[in-house]
Amino acid sequence: MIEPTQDLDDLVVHMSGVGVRRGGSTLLADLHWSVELDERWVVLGANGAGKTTVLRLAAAELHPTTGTVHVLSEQLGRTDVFELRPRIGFTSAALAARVPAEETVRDLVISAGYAVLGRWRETYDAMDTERAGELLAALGIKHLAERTFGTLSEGERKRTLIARSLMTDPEMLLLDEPAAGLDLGGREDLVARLSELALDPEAPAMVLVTHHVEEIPPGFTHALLLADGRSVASGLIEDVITAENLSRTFGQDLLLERSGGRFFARRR
Ligand SMILES: Nc1ncnc2c1ncn2[C@@H]1O[C@H](COP(=O)(O)OP(=O)(O)OP(=O)(O)O)[C@@H](O)[C@H]1O
Repeated sequence: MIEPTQDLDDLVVHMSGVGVRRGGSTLLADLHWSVELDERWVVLGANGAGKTTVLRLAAAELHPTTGTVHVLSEQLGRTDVFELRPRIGFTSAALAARVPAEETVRDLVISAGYAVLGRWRETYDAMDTERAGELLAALGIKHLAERTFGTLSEGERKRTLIARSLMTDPEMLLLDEPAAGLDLGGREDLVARLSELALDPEAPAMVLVTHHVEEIPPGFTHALLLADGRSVASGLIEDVITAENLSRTFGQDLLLERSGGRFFARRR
C-alpha cells in the first residue's frame, strides 16, 4: 500500500497485491513492495522462490496476473513498455547468452546507448566513448576494452554487462544474480565494485537478486526475502536479514554472522 504521505513519483517500483500465475502454477502471490529513489535492495530466496519473476516485473518484461505494478511512476498495462525499458538497466544471464562472442567490450558498452547489442555504426559520439571509458575504469576493466566478449572470463563478462547497463544512465539498475558462477576472488571483486556503486549517491536505485547473503554488498540498504512466491520479510537490511528470517526463507535452521558490513550464513 502507498502510505498517504508517500508520492508515487518518489517510488521507482511500487507493487500492490501482485500475483503472477502461469500454467496453473503460482509464481508470486500477494506481493506488496516499493523501492524508493535512493534505496538499494537485495532480493533473497531459494531456487524457485520467485526472485526472477519479481525482477522481470520491475524490468517491465512481465505483467502481473493480479494487482498493480508501477515502474518509474508508470503503471504496467497502461503504458508503452518500449518507452519504459530504456530507462531501466538490467543485467542477467539471459542477456549474457545473447551477446555475440565477437563483440568487443568497448562496442558492447557504447552500443547500450543505441539499444542494440554490439557495434552498429563506424563512429560514436566522443561523449559516448568517454562515458564508456569511465564506466570500464569504474568497474576495473578498462584494459579489456578491445577484447572480444567471447574471450572474457565469467567475472569480466559480468562486469562488462554491468558497465553496459549503466551506459544509458538508467533510473533503476536491476541485477539478476551478478555473482553466479564466479570464483571466490571474482565474487569478492564484484561485491566490492557493487558496494562502491551502492555507496555512490549519484548511482541509480538498485535491485540485486541473489541466493547468498555473502553476496550482499555493503551499502545495500533494504532486503526482500521470498519463499514459495510470497514475501517472508521486507524492509531495512538490519531488520530483515536475521537468522530467524533466513531460516524461514530457506527452510533450514541457519546461523548468521556479520563482519565488516558483510553477512555469512551456515546451517546450525
Ligand atoms: N512459465 C512458467 N510456467 C510455470 N511455472 C513457471 C514458469 N516460469 C517460472 N515458473 C516457476 O515459477 C517459480 C519461480 O520462478 P523464478 O524464476 O521467479 O524463481 P527464482 O527465485 O528466480 O529461482 P532461481 O533462484 O532458481 O533462479 C519456479 O518454480 C519456476 O519453475
